[in-house]
Amino acid sequence: MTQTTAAVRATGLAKHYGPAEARVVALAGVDVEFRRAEFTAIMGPSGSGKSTLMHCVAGLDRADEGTVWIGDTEVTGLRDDALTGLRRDRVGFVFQAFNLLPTLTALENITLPFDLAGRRPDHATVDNVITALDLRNRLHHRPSQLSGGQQQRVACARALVTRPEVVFADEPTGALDSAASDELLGFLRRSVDDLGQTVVMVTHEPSAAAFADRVLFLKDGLLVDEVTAPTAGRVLERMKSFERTGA
Ligand SMILES: Nc1ncnc2c1ncn2[C@@H]1O[C@H](COP(=O)(O)OP(=O)(O)OP(=O)(O)O)[C@@H](O)[C@H]1O
Repeated sequence: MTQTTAAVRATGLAKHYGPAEARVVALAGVDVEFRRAEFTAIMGPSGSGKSTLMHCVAGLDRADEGTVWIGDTEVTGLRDDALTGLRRDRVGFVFQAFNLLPTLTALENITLPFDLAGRRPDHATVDNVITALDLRNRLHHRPSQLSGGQQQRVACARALVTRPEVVFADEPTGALDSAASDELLGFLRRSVDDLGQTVVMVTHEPSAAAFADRVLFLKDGLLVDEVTAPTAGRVLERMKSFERTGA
């Protein structure tokens, strides 16, 4: 079976941790679709399964049950070597902790995905991303010589230079001040609007979720709600309503 409408799709995703007598349900049967050229935020209380969901759909972790598709590829059917190739070639990642290689310059970090794949960098795309992220005068600095916001912009550039089918961002602004957060989120927003990038982001911040097109809410390993065209105020209200009702 093939499917082409969604950038990423998952059905019946379930994942548990621990032994049977002390089983933790991280995902309890999630059906989800991330549409192309859309910016989706995933929110929910601590422990609700956000990171597990992202890791399972991105091919960083394996679910116990369910099926994941990235484009026409069934990720859940791939062997480890094919999964490594898919993560390298078709998916971009941005993590809270930046995860840059300390001995490489900013430019070397940005072009690392091409080195890993044994491919020549696509200079036009690299150049456009460097300009868009305002990194031109920092290219020969090492991560330790960059601010947190600059390091995260380098990580974002690295995630985008291969023009991946989807960028997964796990709390990308968790370590940034509000000005640097807004800059980074504004860039992710423009990558969706101007380049047709698909972005999926886990966040705790209503103000960050407001940059997305759609916010999905997880609770106890299940998707329980959705807000489209979010504002920080509406997202906050919705979060409070879960707390009030225990929904
Ligand atoms: N490696 C693991 N071993 C055991 N339990 C785990 C493991 N990873 C996650 N869990 C449990 O699975 C559940 C979901 O965790 P997950 O990290 O996906 O939640 P989250 O919503 O991302 O939380 P947070 O917002 O605190 O990062 C939690 O109860 C967590 O304790």
